[in-house]
Amino acid sequence: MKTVLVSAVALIDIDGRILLAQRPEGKSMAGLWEFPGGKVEDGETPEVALIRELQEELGIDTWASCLAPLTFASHSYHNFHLLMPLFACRKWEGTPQSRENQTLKWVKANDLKSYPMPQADVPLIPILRDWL
Ligand SMILES: Nc1nc2c([nH]c(=O)n2[C@@H]2O[C@H](COP(=O)(O)OP(=O)(O)OP(=O)(O)O)[C@@H](O)[C@H]2O)c(=O)[nH]1
Repeated sequence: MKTVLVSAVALIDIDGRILLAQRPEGKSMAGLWEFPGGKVEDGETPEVALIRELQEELGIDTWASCLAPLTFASHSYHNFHLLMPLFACRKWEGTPQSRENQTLKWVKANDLKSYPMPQADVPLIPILRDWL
């Protein structure tokens, strides 16, 4: 099975809330809430991929120095194995806006469990909650 490297981030605002993005209709896992990010392309580091995805998806700028490694997901879906580093980021420029048809929501750590997420993300929630 192919291992796919996806880079993701918990953007944390001044009130300690985390930004979730809802996958749009028509995509795999539609309706589920996920961390912003995406596939790491050839020649990219996870940090570079994330900085690019944040610009494309949300229109914000951040820097590798603002991305702190937090944890990772390693999960087998039926058609690929996902390896997903999760960074934490508290500093960026601009205001996140949905540019790719996703609904965005700032969620308190204790409320994360109310948002259905992809299977790979489920073990990350308590880690994030304990860390915040
Ligand atoms: N960005 C992100 N992707 C996640 C998370 N959890 C998780 O399983 N994924 C999976 O990782 C892959 C990320 O791919 P992507 O964002 O670059 O592209 P995509 O959704 O258009 O890809 P796809 O249509 O091939 O699934 C998807 O299969 C997505 O479902 C998450 O928290 N954030």
